[in-house]
Amino acid sequence: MIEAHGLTKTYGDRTAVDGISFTVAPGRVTGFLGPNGAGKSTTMRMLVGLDRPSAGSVTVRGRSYADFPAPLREVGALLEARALHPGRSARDHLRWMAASNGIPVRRVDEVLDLVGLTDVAGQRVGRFSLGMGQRLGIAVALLGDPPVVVLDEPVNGLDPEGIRWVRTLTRELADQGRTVFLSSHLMSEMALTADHLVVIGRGRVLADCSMADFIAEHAASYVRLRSPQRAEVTDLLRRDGLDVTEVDGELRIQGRDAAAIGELVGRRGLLLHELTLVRSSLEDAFMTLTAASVEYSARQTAPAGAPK
Ligand SMILES: Nc1ncnc2c1ncn2[C@@H]1O[C@H](COP(=O)(O)OP(=O)(O)OP(=O)(O)O)[C@@H](O)[C@H]1O
Repeated sequence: MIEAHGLTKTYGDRTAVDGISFTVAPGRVTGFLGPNGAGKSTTMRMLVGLDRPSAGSVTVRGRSYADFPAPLREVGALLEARALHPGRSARDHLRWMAASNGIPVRRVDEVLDLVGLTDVAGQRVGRFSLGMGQRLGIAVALLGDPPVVVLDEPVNGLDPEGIRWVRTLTRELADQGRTVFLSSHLMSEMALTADHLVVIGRGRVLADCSMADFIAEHAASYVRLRSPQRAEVTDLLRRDGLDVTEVDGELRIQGRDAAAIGELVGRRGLLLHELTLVRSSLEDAFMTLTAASVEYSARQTAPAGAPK
C-alpha cells in the first residue's frame, strides 16, 4: 500500500503540496482528483522518487522508492509518457528497462502483447502517436509485474477503445490484489473506474472516501417530475412539506423517493408524464467540493447579444 504522512513540497515560496496524509489500499482502484495545479503530479513524482519531499514522507509498502533495489518490480508508474528515447524501438526501450531492473527479457513480449503494441514493437518510439506512447508507458509500468501501479492521466490521448481498455485493465489489476492509484481529469471515466477517491485542492486533502460516499455527500440527487397539471402537483407537494423547484417546465423534488411522490400524486388523481430519480454525478460533486480551490477558471461571459 501507499502511505503519505505530512507530505510537503515547496518550490521557492510556492507550496505545491501542503502536508498531506492519505493511504492507498490494495485490492481497489483509488482515483486521485484535483483541479489543475492542485499538486497531483507533484505527489506522484515524490511517490516514485522523481522529486524529494520538502517535509513528510511517502512510502510504498513501508519503504521509500529510493530504497528499492529493483523499483520497477515494486511500483510501476506512468508519469510522463513522452519521456522516452525517440530513436529507440518500443521493444528495445522495454528490453533496456527490463535489463536494468533484473526482469527476464521474455516479460517484454508479454507486456507488448498486453498493451496491444506487438505489431509496432520494432518501430521507433519517436514516431508513435500520443495513444501509442501512452500504451508504451503503461507497458513500462507493468513490466516488473509490480504490486503497486501508479498512473498519471493514463487515458490521455487514448481513443474510446483505449479508454475502455485502461478501465478494464485497472479493474483487473485491483482484482488481483494490487494497489492501483490513478489520476484523471475525465470525471465520467473516473466514475466508472475508481472505487475510492483522494481529492486534493491547493495542495491539501479535501476528501478521502469511497466513490459512493463522495457523490452522496457533495451532490444532491433529486426526482424529476413532469405533469400536465404542474401547478396542482407543485401545490400538493409543497403542502406536504417537500422542497420543489421548477426548471424548464419540470419539477425537481428533493427529500423523498420517486415511489412515495408517485403515490402522493396518484392518490389525488393527478396526471404524471414522467417521474425519474436523477442521480448526481461525480462531476457535480467534484465541482461543488473544489469550487473554492480552483486556481485557473474561465470568467463566465454572457453570450454575444445578451442584455448587459
Ligand atoms: N518544478 C516546479 N517548479 C515550480 N513549481 C512547480 C514545479 N512543479 C509543479 N509546480 C507547481 O506546483 C503546483 C502543483 O502542480 P502539479 O503539477 O503537481 O499539479 P497537478 O494537480 O498535477 O495539476 P494538473 O492537473 O494541471 O496536471 C502548481 O502550482 C505548479 O505550478
